[in-house]
Amino acid sequence: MKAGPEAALYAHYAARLRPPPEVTEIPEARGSAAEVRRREAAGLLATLPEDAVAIALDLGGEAPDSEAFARLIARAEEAGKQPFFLIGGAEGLDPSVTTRARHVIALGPMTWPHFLVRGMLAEQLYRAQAIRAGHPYHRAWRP
Ligand SMILES: C[S@@+](CC[C@H](N)C(=O)[O-])C[C@H]1O[C@@H](n2cnc3c(N)ncnc32)[C@H](O)[C@@H]1O
Repeated sequence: MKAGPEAALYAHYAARLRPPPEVTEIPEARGSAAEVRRREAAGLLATLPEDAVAIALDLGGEAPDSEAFARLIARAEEAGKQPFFLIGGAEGLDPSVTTRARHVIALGPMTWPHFLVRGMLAEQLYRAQAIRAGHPYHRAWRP
């Protein structure tokens, strides 16, 4: 990701996460949309350890609220696993990625650019951390 507002957004929240997140970027593939998805999927899946808890970010996924997202992360970590989040490129994620993922999550029904999704995900991870710590960053008040 080039320096710019999206990188700054991600860095702002990533700096607050414990343990600090690691990012692996897959080179943008070329070809038809389906080829791009397949090639990028091969790159994404190759980054995953065999027993990884993979969580795909995809418009076709479920949209948990922040508390449910925090519980999902907590379950993975309590099982001794750091979750791996998979974000697609401009053509989206190949079905082989969403099939491999243990959870497929949508950040609502609107389509966002993947660089923004990285920052939005980091914010939700920080919120999940705050929820689990009882930190007032997350001001839950709705019944
Ligand atoms: C520009 S979007 C790809 C759009 C593609 N046409 C599709 O339908 O997936 C790039 C990536 O950002 C992520 N993304 C974008 N909007 C999202 C949303 N509302 N919820 C979850 N992930 C999203 C997904 O990982 C997606 O593959």
